[in-house]
Amino acid sequence: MAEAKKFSASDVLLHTTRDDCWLLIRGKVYDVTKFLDDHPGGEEVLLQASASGDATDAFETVGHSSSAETMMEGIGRWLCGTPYGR
Ligand code: HEM
Repeated sequence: MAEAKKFSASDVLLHTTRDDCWLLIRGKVYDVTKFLDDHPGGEEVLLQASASGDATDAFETVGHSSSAETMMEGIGRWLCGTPYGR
């Protein structure tokens, strides 16, 4: 098992660019860098949500479908601070 890591909103703020973009949603950190091009809502909103520190409200406000939720779980992420394998 990889060593557990904990991330905070301020860690996410170090990853807010097209080349390196993380989102904090519902307490989990998602690396959406490779997803930016594929997001149906466009990359700009993801970059803005990333830069806001916590993207939970933005994600919820859109009223994403259940398939979006499933897609989110398939994206590289850190669950409760445990890094996924890249
Ligand atoms: C990893 C996180 C996310 C995933 C997997 C995701 C996925 C999707 C998917 C599949 C859609 C198509 C509609 C649907 O199925 O609901 C969508 C639409 C959209 N998303 Fe996201 N999304 C994510 C995060 C966000 C965030 C943080 C925002 C910030 C506001 C956002 C804004 C939008 C908008 C505005 C649309 C509507 C596009 C349109 O219909 O014109 N999404 N997203």
